[in-house]
Amino acid sequence: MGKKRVYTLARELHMSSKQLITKANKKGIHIKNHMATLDSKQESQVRHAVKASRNSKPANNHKSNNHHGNNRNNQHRVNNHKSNVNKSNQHSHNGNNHNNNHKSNASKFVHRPKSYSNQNGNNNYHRHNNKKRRRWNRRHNRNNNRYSTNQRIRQIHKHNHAPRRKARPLPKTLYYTVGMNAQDIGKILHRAPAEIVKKLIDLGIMVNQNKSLGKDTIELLAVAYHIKAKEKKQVNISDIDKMFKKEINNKKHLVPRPPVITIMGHVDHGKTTLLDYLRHSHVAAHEAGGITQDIGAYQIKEKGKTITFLDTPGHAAFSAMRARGARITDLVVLVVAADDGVMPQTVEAIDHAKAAKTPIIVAINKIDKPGANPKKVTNQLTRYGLIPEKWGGNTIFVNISAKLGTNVKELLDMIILKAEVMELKANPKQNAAGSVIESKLDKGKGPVASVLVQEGTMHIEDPIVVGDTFGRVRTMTNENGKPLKSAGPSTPVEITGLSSVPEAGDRFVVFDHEKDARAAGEQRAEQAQMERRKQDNTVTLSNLFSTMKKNDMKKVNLIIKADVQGSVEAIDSSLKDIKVKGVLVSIVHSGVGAINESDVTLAQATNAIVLGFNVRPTPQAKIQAENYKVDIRLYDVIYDLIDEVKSAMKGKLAPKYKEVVTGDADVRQLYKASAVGTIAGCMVTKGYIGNGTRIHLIRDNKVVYTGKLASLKRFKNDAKEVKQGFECGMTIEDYNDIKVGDVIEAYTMKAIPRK
Ligand SMILES: Nc1nc2c(ncn2[C@@H]2O[C@H](COP(=O)(O)OP(=O)(O)OP(=O)(O)O)[C@@H](O)[C@H]2O)c(=O)[nH]1
Repeated sequence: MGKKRVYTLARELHMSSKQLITKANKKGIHIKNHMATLDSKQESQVRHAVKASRNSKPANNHKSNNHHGNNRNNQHRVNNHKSNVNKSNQHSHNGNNHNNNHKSNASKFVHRPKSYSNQNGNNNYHRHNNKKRRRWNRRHNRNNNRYSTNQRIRQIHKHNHAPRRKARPLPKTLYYTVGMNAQDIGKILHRAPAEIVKKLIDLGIMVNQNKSLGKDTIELLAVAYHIKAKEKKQVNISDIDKMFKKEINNKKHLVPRPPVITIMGHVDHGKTTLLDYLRHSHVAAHEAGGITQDIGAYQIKEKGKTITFLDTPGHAAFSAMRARGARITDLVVLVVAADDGVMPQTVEAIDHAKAAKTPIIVAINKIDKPGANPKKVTNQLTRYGLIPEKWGGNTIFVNISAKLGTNVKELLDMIILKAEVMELKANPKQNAAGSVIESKLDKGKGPVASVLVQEGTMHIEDPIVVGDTFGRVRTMTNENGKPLKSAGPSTPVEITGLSSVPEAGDRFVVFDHEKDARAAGEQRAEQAQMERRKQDNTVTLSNLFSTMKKNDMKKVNLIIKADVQGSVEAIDSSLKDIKVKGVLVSIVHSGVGAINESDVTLAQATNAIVLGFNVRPTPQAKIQAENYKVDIRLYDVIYDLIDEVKSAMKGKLAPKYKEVVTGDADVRQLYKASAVGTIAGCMVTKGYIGNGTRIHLIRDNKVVYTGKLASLKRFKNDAKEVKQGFECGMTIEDYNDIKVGDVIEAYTMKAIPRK
């Protein structure tokens, strides 16, 4: 007891241990280091010494510390800040203060230099110190000290509750356009965008200030503000198709444009070789497996005229474009190998081109081959309505060898001639509009789209809406990867800068302002989502009659696929024989083989129903048909097929199916068997239960499960049927959670003919 460490005492006295030791040593009290202990006598001696030194005149201190006029004491500790402050003031008096630590120490403490008037009556000194104090205050932002804490609290309170500037009154009606965002609406309502956002969030609509708002949202907002809402009458910027038509129909400044050609035909008939020859490059040699991989688009020059070629990987892509309303091809060059003749995909190509009302030029290829028989091929093609001019028809036929280049020039001449007859024109001076040929997500570049400019001229930095997405044209390159600044009508280019990947066949339109492009893009994305949900526009056999009536349909489009050509022909002619007043049956495409994706896209493009006889859709076609709600009907009796189509056209729709209950059984006991799961011991209380029947499991008058019986047994034997009043054991397929007291209701599906 009574012993104290040096550093503890130093702290109590607000000084460093070193200072304390120096002072003590001066008074003859020997202290070794700051860890030394002092007894009570030593402690009181040290305290005395320190007190005495503090009571001595400042001049003394001054002297002791600052005789050299060069105090570089950077070591001030937190504990001795008081003496530091004093010291610094004293030093500054000396006009030579280098105490850099002062600032940091002072900022940690609230002590301010005190007035020295009590120490020195000198006016100058006083004024100097006041100046110093003001500087201190300024530097340390301590002017608040002029106020007491209470004063400051009152000030804050006053500030918070200061009467706000009165908000400007709301307009009586909110005149809006769809696609406005919270900022736009805030301006109209004289409210901060943040307030609008908050209001929307309160309404359960999560948005930010920049998000374009739909009609419903804006009207809801108006209701929340107790004001009316009225949509401003103006062109709906989201309606790309309308804009596209407007641009297309813009007849001002029309100038001739290059024709856009699609090369179509059966696999290996020489599409790529022809294109390759035209470009004098070697695309075919580089292609993986020799099969065309991408939709390429290329331009070539012949006799000073430009021709744009699209090389499609298949007819499905062509129809997919058409399905989205894109009419990008002016002419189809149908390549048919002279040694192979008309093949299924040749027919498919003809049907796709016809459905798109695109003229066809036939190129009979590989005439250099030994087995080539162009005449035979021409003959075959006449069956599909392609009759050469010299035989009295109006289709241009050219016999070529893509490999050797034989007659390729003639083919080009014919293309140019046909294009001239078609008077293809466009206005390069308007905003660009066109279609997507191909698109992908590139790791480095982001969404990339190959587009065909059909109208106007596209420029770098153009704000653009493509399908359901939007962006700014960041980069633009031609088919050889050369950067372009602008691209006129019929020019294929690859662009980047879109916010997401569009689809082949999507249309694009350039806008004047990015804001409008964004609003239109966002709105179209919303619309697309809604449409995907609805999908009620497609014709099915069951809605055929009502759709025909509703849309005043004069034609029923059908696609027929069958196992053998004989069946195709039989179905084809029988269907054409159906006579329903004012309605025509149109077979868009018929062929042998499974229902494939190409059939589904063609059906989608032409709003056709697919009829399959003894064939099934491929898994991909099935998925696609489900996605696009294309109606695929499968038959194994020709008569049924014809009859159903006839009935549907006459409004005698396909029968509806109805559940017919055959019997009920009460679950009385349960047995668990590891092999089969839960066996329900039942009593048939009504009707009969058939083996493998469809059932509803009913608990408390609610259907808890719908499925099928997995087994039905009487004692240990399988039963075909168990009648009312008999006991039986049942298991349900994929279901074990049966409970005593449940009712198993057996039913069948019965066709109910429609009236
Ligand atoms: N002898 C001869 N061979 C040709 C001619 N045109 C194409 N070929 C050959 O036929 C094969 C198929 O040609 P491609 O150009 O790849 O056929 P494609 O129609 O583009 O085929 P896909 O891309 O698979 O649809 C290649 O081996 C070509 O060399 C021709 O005029 N004469």
